[in-house]
Amino acid sequence: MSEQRLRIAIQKSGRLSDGSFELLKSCGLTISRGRDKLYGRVQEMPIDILLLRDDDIPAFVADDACDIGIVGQNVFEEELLNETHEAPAQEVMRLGFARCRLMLAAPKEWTFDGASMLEGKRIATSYPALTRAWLEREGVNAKAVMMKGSVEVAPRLKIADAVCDIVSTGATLDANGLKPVSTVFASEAILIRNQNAFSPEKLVVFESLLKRINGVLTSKDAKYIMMNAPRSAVPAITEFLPGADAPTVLELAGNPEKVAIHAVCRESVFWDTLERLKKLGASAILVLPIEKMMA
Ligand SMILES: Nc1ncnc2c1ncn2[C@@H]1O[C@H](COP(=O)(O)OP(=O)(O)OP(=O)(O)O)[C@@H](O)[C@H]1O
Ligand SMILES: O=P(O)(O)OC[C@H]1O[C@H](OP(=O)(O)OP(=O)(O)O)[C@H](O)[C@@H]1O
Ligand SMILES: [Mg+2]
Repeated sequence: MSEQRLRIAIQKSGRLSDGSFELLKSCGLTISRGRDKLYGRVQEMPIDILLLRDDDIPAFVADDACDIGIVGQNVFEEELLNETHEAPAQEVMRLGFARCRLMLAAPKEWTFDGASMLEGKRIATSYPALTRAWLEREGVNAKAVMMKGSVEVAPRLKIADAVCDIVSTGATLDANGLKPVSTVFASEAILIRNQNAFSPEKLVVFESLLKRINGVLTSKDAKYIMMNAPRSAVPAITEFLPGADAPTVLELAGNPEKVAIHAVCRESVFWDTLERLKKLGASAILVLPIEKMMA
């Protein structure tokens, strides 16, 4: 690995890895993986990829072993609360995938009527610092018991009374006879960076990558929408279009009373959006995906 190449830490395999690879791919990067599968090289830009366990990513970035990384906010905040680094990594931006919640969950048979029910109880978790911070905020005296995995089985094994674990659909909790009772921390994937200034060569690559990531994120829900409408309907349609800047309005050939309206909508366009546009007088409505966007 060269000192001049930007080093990115991403999860080797797990809930973050598909989203991380997809994001880099959408930024136009092709990653060729080394034979050991722990290292990848980007062909289009001077970027190296390190494939790690997600828990190691904040420390690798803080220690300058990598310049930037993609990790869950939950893991990042836990590391910050543990204060293991004098100069920890910094959050750069949210990436909009791997959305989940760190939740307090209790056996289904409990009638949960507030955090005070946890007084004196044992709570199994892989996130003891976030759990303790929440207990402190709630003014509850309970013990966070560290477990690295299979946290949901702890109450059944009588290792703990309740758990504080990652929830997405809630299926894992349900399968283990537990129910979510309170959200401790809402999380999604984030981009983090080392605190030190990058070399001029790395800075160019980093800034170019950030622009591309921003472009990918803004174009994700964006659509290009085209329709015809009576000229008199333009103000109402313009006001209604979701997340659109001023649209382009073009007169239709041979019909000065009718126009074509073209606009970029930055928010989702649903079927009921189209139905509403029709009611406002629009016809021949086309909604097209946007592949790339840069301000
Ligand atoms: N069910 C889920 N839905 C969405 N995001 C999730 C889900 N579970 C976890 N995540 C997010 O993805 C991150 C990685 O989760 P994963 O289960 O792959 O971790 P892990 O088993 O600790 O992986 P590793 O082997 O890299 O240590 C979590 O820290 C969280 O931010
Ligand atoms: O609410 P749900 O949709 O059920 O998702 C929550 C589960 O997902 C994650 O585990 P994962 O399935 O990634 O396996 P792991 O325990 O091996 O990390 C997390 O640790 C929870 O156990
Ligand atoms: Mg992990």
